[in-house]
Amino acid sequence: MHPDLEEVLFDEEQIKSIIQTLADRINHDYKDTECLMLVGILKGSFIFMSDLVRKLTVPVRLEFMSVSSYGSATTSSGVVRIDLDLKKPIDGKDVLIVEDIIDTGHTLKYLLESLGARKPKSLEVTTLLQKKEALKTDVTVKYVGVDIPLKFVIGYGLDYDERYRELPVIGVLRESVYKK
Ligand SMILES: Oc1ncnc2cn[nH]c12
Ligand SMILES: [Mg+2]
Repeated sequence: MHPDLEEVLFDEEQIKSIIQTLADRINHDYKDTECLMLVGILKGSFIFMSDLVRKLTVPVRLEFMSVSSYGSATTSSGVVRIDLDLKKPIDGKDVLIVEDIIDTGHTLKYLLESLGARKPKSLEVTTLLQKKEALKTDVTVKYVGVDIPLKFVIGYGLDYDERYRELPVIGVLRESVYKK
């Protein structure tokens, strides 16, 4: 186990199972879609999106966005800026935002307002992880992989200060790493 991990919450097999359950639901719900546009929110969603999309049986298009949310490295304040926007219109499309983790929900609320204004046929969200008790907004996420406790997690795309994204598991970061 990585020395900066306090505990592993989900190992590779558990992550695979969570993703398959999400894919089964999405495949069922979008079975009649002409094309499902997945919008991955970089950087954190890149591994989740890669594994999820390969379990989908519906026609998909892959797009990416990047946003900056302002606050400390372990919390977000709610101020959001779009750094990388979609290159193509989404009007009339079935759109599914793909996130790694929903914490306060500020970033997601901003994304839903921004993409919702572009008149998609449908707009839903899937997130691998959600910290239900941390939610500070009224966003609803239709496809949640798993709810987690109020701990700072890393791995499988999730970072602290751009580190640990490469870890194959999802675990809790030792406080000693960020409370020096
Ligand atoms: O626990 C967490 N780990 C990594 N990134 C984020 C963002 N919000 N919450 C996080
Ligand atoms: Mg994210």
